[in-house]
Amino acid sequence: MRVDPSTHPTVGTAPDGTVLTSAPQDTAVDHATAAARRVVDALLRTDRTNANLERVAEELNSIAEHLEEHAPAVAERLVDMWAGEGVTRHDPVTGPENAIAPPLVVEGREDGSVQSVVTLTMPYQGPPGHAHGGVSALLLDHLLGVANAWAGRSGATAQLNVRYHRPTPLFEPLTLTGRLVAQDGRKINTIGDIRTADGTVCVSVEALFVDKTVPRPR
Ligand SMILES: CCCCC/C=C\C/C=C\C/C=C\C/C=C\CCCC(=O)SCCNC(=O)CCNC(=O)[C@H](O)C(C)(C)COP(=O)(O)OP(=O)(O)OC[C@H]1O[C@@H](n2cnc3c(N)ncnc32)[C@H](O)[C@@H]1OP(=O)(O)O
Repeated sequence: MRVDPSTHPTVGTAPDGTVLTSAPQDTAVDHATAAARRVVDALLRTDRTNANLERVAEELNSIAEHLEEHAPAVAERLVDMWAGEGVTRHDPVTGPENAIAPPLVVEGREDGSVQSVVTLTMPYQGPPGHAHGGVSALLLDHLLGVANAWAGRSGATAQLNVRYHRPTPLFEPLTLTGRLVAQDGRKINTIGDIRTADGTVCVSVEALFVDKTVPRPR
């Protein structure tokens, strides 16, 4: 599928540095989600014995009950989520409305690549002080999807080959880069990596995407 340049910015039609993801906005839902993200991080950092966690559990459950009371049926919510221009606000990588997302903000570059700088913290930990390998794969899989869109294509991941070169540190800025490198009919090859600030490659990926339209819920 060709991405429609009138609804999705693509290289050559949009300027260098175009933000391709839904950047966090000054809205109640983005504020609430950022607070939830902060809670997840703080729960991992807080003193296990002195933080009055029974009371914390009660308060958090009361918030969850309030949100559930106001939740429409799943089918209805899915239609709502997928309405509009289609750049997702709810995905687990870039979604400002998803507390699981770091969230990544991805920019398109005029050389055809996309880039995002992120600092990962405790919730994404695998080996001590370092990112979980599955998290790195998740972030790159999604970033490559955005790279395809910037290059004017879209597809589902058919293969994701991940090479872990060295542990990926938490608590310091990481640069994620992706680019579409080849196309053959419906098959799209896209590569990417995660580097530390000094340019050291921690993780690199090569992926095959296959152009296939998944219908939006309606
Ligand atoms: C997802 C896009 C959303 C819409 C985008 C619109 C705008 C974009 C704007 C912003 C977007 C931002 C981000 C997008 C974000 C991220 C991307 C998320 C990616 C995912 O999170 S996505 C979920 C995980 N992903 C799946 O859930 C796939 C499950 N799977 C299938 O749905 C099928 O399996 C499929 C479709 C892969 C293929 O099925 P199919 O029937 O359509 O195609 P078919 O089998 O005919 O293959 C055709 C040719 O590809 C070769 N081929 C196929 N599969 C291969 C493989 N694995 N290895 C090697 N070669 C393979 C064949 O060998 C043949 O090659 P040849 O033509 O040369 O013979």
